[in-house]
Amino acid sequence: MPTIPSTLALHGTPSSPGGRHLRAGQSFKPGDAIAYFTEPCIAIPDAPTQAEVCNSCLLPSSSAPRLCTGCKTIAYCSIPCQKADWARVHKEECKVFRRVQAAAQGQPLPTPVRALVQMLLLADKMESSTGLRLESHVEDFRQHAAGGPVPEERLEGPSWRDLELQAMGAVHYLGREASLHNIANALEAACKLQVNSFSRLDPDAGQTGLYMHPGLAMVNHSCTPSAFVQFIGRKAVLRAYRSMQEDEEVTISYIACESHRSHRQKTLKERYHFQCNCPRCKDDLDVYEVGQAYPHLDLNRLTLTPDPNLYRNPSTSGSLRSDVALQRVVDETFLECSQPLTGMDFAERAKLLGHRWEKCAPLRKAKLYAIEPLPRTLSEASIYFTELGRFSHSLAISCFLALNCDPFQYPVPFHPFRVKGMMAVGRLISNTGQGYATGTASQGSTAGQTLEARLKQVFEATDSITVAQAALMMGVWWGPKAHSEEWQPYQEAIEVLKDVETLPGRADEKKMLSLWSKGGQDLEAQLFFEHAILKPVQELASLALDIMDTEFGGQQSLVRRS
Ligand SMILES: C[S@@+](CC[C@H](N)C(=O)[O-])C[C@H]1O[C@@H](n2cnc3c(N)ncnc32)[C@H](O)[C@@H]1O
Repeated sequence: MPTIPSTLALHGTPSSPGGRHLRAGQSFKPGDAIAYFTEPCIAIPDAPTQAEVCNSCLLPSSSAPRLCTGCKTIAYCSIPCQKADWARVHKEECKVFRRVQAAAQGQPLPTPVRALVQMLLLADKMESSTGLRLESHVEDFRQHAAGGPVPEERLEGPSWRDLELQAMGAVHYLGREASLHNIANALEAACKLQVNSFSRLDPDAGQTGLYMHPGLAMVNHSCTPSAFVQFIGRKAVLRAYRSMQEDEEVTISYIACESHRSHRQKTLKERYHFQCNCPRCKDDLDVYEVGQAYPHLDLNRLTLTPDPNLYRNPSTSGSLRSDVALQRVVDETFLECSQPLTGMDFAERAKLLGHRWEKCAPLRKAKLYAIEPLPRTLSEASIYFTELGRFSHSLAISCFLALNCDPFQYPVPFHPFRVKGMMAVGRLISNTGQGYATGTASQGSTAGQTLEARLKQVFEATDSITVAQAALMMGVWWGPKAHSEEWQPYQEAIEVLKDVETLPGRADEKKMLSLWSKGGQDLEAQLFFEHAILKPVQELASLALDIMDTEFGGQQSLVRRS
């Protein structure tokens, strides 16, 4: 398998501005797989899961994992996987793990150090066989540290001191002499990893490990990228966000695109050592402005937001770019609100959600619902309610996110987070709808009771099976492009849809859904979509902000006191 797939072409040299980059070797349509990268130099799970996940194929396995009998530290799903990894790297790595065990009392090697060990074992071979010498920016990393002082907690990524410790650890565990030459070599490899590796981001599990492929590492960055990367087992898929002509540069985003310019630029400077001059950075465009200019808005036909005018004229009542005070608030609160709340107890989460919700007040007032940290705060609240078993609250917030946040943050309907959001609406309404409509409103504060009564009213007027079916159909339609046909939520949605198909007395709904899903101009099908699907989702979404106020509105004073 060549390092650069034949559908791509390598251009530039390490010394040209921006270094080397990849261009499309042919034209692509939005959602097309541009290239598959199947033989990474490094693909490892995160240290805490290395004894549970297969360290070779990295796929979830139904059978019990088998530990390597040598180091007893890492797991495989099968003998072929174990043999493949042994030949690739584990024969040497196993010795390292045994040394670690002797020294670290069963603690696994941290993921970056394990990656560095593999890099030192494989990098020379990899660079000579591919002819691609990876960019390290080692002098930039060193100078950045010397030019400090940047307090470590304000750095995006590891400090120079962290990199030195990783390098010394790797040299030690490899059993190599701690000479200046060996440490410098390891430091350079650690920097190469910083610049060229990816977090294996999974739409369901979040960050699940580290991935480095020398060919994929040749793709440059843009904050309005033309493509994105999906990780499926050991494979990385480079997929087109938009149409591309032959010879057009392919770009991806190295960082979370939804963050603000100051944060994006800081991360790109500190980890990748360049100043981003993409159109979004140059004009400081917010997500709404990026969405307005998006070339394929009509792709949204089969989504909960099918009207391209919604994107072109979003119903915000303010603009981030023209409001310097608001920008400052957003910059200050972005990091403060970025910490996930899962794992904390419910009282603590409620307190922090109250604090974050208060911080989001100016965005809410300007109706800039898709600007972080507002969507993230709503997502955290939705998870909080799901875990508390309060599904109707979680559903209302998921509907709000699916209508007012996700489409603007991710204007392509096959973005994995967007598809996940649609599937969440389908799953939650199928769990909540019918039981709720027949149940009784619960107790609580007066505001809480009013909300419960309003929710009940919506559910009574809604055919929740039809809404669930439509949301899951949309998820299934976009699922393979968002991830793959093996994606678990996609497979689960197919199963639920099969069950729904067998429900009696739904011939009319089935006919209308089938007509609507074909996307033609059939007026009856359009009206059916608007009335039976969109209207209840909009009504549920309209309760989300009141739910947030009722549940978290008074919490900020508690945070200040504590
Ligand atoms: C993963 S590498 C990409 C390949 C790289 N151009 C090379 O020749 O090795 C990341 C590095 O590429 C450069 N780079 C990536 N995107 C860039 C951009 N938009 N503008 C300037 N430099 C960029 C930076 O030096 C960055 O650290």
